[in-house]
Amino acid sequence: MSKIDLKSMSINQLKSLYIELGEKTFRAEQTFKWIHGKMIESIDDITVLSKKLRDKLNEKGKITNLKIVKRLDSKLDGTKKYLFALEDGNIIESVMMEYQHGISVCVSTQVGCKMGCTFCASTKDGLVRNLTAGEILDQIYQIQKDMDIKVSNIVLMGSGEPLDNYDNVLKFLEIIHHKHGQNVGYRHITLSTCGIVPKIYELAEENLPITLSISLHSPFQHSREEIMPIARKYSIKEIVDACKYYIEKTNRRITFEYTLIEGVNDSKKEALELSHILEGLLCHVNLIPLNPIKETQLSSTKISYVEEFKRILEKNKISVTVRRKMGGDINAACGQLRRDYLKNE
Ligand SMILES: C[S@@+](CC[C@H](N)C(=O)[O-])C[C@H]1O[C@@H](n2cnc3c(N)ncnc32)[C@H](O)[C@@H]1O
Ligand code: SF4
Repeated sequence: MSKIDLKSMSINQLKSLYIELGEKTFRAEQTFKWIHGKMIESIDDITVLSKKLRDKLNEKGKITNLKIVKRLDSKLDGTKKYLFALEDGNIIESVMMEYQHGISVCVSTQVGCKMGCTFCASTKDGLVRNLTAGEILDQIYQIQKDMDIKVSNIVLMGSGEPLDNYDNVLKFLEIIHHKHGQNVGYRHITLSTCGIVPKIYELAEENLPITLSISLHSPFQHSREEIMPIARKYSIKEIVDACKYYIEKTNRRITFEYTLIEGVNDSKKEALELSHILEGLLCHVNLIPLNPIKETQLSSTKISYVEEFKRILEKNKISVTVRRKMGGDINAACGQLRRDYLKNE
């Protein structure tokens, strides 16, 4: 029988485990503090527990750890890209970025992705599997230990679709926010989705004050369908309605990600229609010049067009910024580093 991963367990789940083992439940909080507060890597390191109890735990459980396979350091701005090996040999990537207001980490939520967006390297080999809560958490723990830093902001914008791995992502959010763990405020966490409408409603019911970010990329149904196959399942209107509900429930401003692709979604017509569909919505738009990938011919919108697109949104009273490019010298697009590594190995 395979062992259970203690890193993926909430305090309540650890309590149930201790009851099952015939032990006192206060051990659950101690165990949680050592795994998520101190970020220890093996059951034997939880020295607050007796040797006998650790042996008993070792029979049932384990602690999942990622291994750093590679780290690329930007000489421009301190951005670091990590390739991690999971225990089953799969490879994932994460990014650490330094900002004035703190350190931000972009984590992956799946190995690959099944959504098939044309411009995204993460999906080119499809979905391999979901990450467990422990594997999402450990991207942050390993980076903190490697760099001797404390992460202040987390974005779920690495490879994978977080709402396609809903339960594990929710468990991740609970644990990373917990006061006995890393205690990261929900307001410092952003979850980005391609727009899985029923899950947006479900997330709204959780009423967590995280920032929800929607990858929109086109205000027109037909052209969105061309670049994001998921659009065939959920229309833009359904997404906007779900966003309205989310705002009503959580009182949080929504972010819309808009990757600008030359000749595809970057004309004045698109900027005007985007302004129209977002009119009156509590939201912010992030414009992201495409980071071209080898697998497609798509290229990035010229910066003067990006500025023009921004001006049109501003004129229509839409709050907007152009996402600053981080780590320009190591800036493989999301999922590209992993693909290149797998090809060369
Ligand atoms: C990799 S996705 C992960 C989260 C989620 N699956 C989503 O689509 O929002 C995070 C963001 O990166 C963007 N992205 C993916 N490939 C890109 C590329 N080549 N250039 C610029 N942005 C890209 C996506 O559109 C999305 O807004
Ligand atoms: S952009 Fe997001 S949803 Fe689309 S393929 Fe990439 S990771 Fe998946």
